[in-house]
Amino acid sequence: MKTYNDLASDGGSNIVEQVVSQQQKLRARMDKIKHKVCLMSGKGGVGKSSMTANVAACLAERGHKVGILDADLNGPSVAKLLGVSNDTKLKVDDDGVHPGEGFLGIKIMSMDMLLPSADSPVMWTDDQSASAVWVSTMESTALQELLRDTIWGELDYLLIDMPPGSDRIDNIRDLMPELAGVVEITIPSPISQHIVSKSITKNSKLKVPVIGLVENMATYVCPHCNEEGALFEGQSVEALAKAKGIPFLGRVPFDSRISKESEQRKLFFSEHRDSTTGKALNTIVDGIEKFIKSK
Ligand SMILES: Nc1ncnc2c1ncn2[C@@H]1O[C@H](COP(=O)(O)OP(=O)(O)OP(=O)(O)O)[C@@H](O)[C@H]1O
Repeated sequence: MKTYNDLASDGGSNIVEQVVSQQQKLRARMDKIKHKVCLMSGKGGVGKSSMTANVAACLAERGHKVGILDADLNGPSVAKLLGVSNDTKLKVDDDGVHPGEGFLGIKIMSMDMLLPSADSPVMWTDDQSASAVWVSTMESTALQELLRDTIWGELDYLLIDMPPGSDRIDNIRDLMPELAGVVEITIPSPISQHIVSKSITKNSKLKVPVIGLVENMATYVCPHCNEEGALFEGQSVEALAKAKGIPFLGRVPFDSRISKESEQRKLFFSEHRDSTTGKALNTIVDGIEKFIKSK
């Protein structure tokens, strides 16, 4: 049984020391990574993971050491895009867990790699009555562990593929106050622009730098007549960037090869860097690097 003195302190578990040591470990890991960049939107399905994987490929081809943290804990997909499957054997040692290594040596850590099988969902508990607050706390803890316990090593860039919604950015910013900034992604549809607009406003309020706005699935090139046309109705995304006072990083057309080749576990950018879409991705990475160099 605990004595009064145990209870008055921390019960003998050295909780304070444990927390301090975990914070120091996280800091030591993060200090070896030069630039941390989140790719986010607020809206789901607009191409965050596809953009993260292809921006990573472009940065790696430019000679940078790149890692990706899949912060989409409940719908992880970016590891698969990089060719790191769920059955990859993770190497664990006293210092932590070694990340998976995808195309072009891109390091990746994702919940997907920790699930028992490829079709296992992420279930935080079997308890049906678990509160949303409890689940959210579990998610924050998991995010911290993925960052802290992964042996990232020295990296030039850590890209963070954010989940839909704007709530996790608070978490990320607390874990890495030195975050270089966020790249916001939207498709041209009015509803997507409406949501991304809120995400940009939130980031400004939190004083999280916004590197710029990307318009994904901007146009569609007809494979038959080669004519380029709008895919969605809506106000120009460039105008939204201007209204928000943030840089417009560029527009990526709808290109069916992006999803086709992802499924075949090849990275689109490396296969098609000279295509219209490949060049558009290059322009976006130019914008990201310009922002980083200006800091
Ligand atoms: N420019 C594009 N052209 C064609 N298909 C695209 C393009 N961008 C993304 N896609 C496809 O759209 C689908 C959604 O993309 P993706 O998974 O990258 O979005 P997401 O924003 O990460 O989604 P979520 O966060 O909701 O999981 C995927 O099938 C992807 O291959």
